[in-house]
Amino acid sequence: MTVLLLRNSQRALGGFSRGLYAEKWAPFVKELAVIVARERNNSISCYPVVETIHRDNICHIVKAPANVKWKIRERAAEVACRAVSTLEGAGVFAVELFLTDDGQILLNEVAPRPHNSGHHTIESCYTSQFEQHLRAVVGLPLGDSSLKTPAAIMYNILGEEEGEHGFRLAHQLIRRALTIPGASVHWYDKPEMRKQRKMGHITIVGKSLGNIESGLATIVDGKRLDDNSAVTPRVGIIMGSDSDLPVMKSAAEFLEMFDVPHEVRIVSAHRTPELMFSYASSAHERGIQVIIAGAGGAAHLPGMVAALTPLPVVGVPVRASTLDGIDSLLSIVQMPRGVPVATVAVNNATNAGLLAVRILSVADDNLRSRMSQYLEDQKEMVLKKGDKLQKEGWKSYLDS
Ligand SMILES: Nc1cncn1[C@@H]1O[C@H](COP(=O)(O)O)[C@@H](O)[C@H]1O
Repeated sequence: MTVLLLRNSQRALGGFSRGLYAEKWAPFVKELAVIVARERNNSISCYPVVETIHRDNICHIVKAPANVKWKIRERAAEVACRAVSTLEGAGVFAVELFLTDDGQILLNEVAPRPHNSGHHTIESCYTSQFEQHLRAVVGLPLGDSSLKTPAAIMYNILGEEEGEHGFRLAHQLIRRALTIPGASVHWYDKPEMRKQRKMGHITIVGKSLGNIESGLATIVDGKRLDDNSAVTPRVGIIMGSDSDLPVMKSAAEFLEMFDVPHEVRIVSAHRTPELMFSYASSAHERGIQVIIAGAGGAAHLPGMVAALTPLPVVGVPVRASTLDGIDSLLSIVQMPRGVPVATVAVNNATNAGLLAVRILSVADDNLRSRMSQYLEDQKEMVLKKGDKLQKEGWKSYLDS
């Protein structure tokens, strides 16, 4: 009966050949979007998959990259590219997608133009969606569409109130945005302020989404950013007990020497397993880039943390009161394949700090050159000592 009705109404409307389409409610858990650029010769370049968050059906926040599993990102990019390749025309296309509970990607809409979900690319990508659009349309080679910053958030400035009062509120927001590192304000200079109207946008770029989100909260909630909260720790030093601190402090001292922001916490795999779970699984979202974990005895902390985080973990075997630290060393170093822990010597938290600096320096020129300087200084110090020993002889060297 239903089928018959549908068929009749389809016929009455002129049939599918006229371009009819049917819609149904999609039970999505997140909305994703992808800007896809297409050259005149049909080759395609895909921007990173972003998450779009809507308020009253208006795009409010865009997070780049989308905080979803890698497989989901791959699937979303593939659906977006396939959708655009079935269309004609050169330029950028915005593909809006739904992510369902069971990990399916559904195609929602394709807009054949630069789009609000791609505004972040002005600051966050090597080629903005606007430049890419022009390149594609006039037949120039496409630019690099990848992110040049680890993460970005775009926040639409929507009219809160009509008229003057609305302008004042928007300007207060902009004022706060100007105090946030990595934030850029785009004001569209529209003559009239209306509720829910897009009046401009703010893009914040930074080291991680978690890091940027705290900046955004400051802009939106109006809380002042104090100096302590402005510095996001890059290294997390954790240890099973405060009795490990006299050993673990060396890691903190060396990070301090290299001006690497870090935090120090007590987290025990056995005494506070829930805390260990939440610390390890959320560390990367807070902007932590390396974890140094020290423990003694049945030292399961570094290994368990490595199992819960994609970040590099450096393990420090702490010498406990018995067995001379061999127990800690073996507990940390003998990890199963697939879950690595970079284990340093027993009680050698200094090397853990230095290794963390070296890991960070891969993408940080300044740190790398400071590390080279440290090696030079170390060499000079040893050579000086060698000279002194040779000049003075070992007996007076020991006495001095
Ligand atoms: N393995 C382990 C799990 N929770 C704490 N520890 C370790 O137990 C040792 C002794 O801890 P405490 O001094 O608190 O008894 C410390 O080295 C600490 O890392």
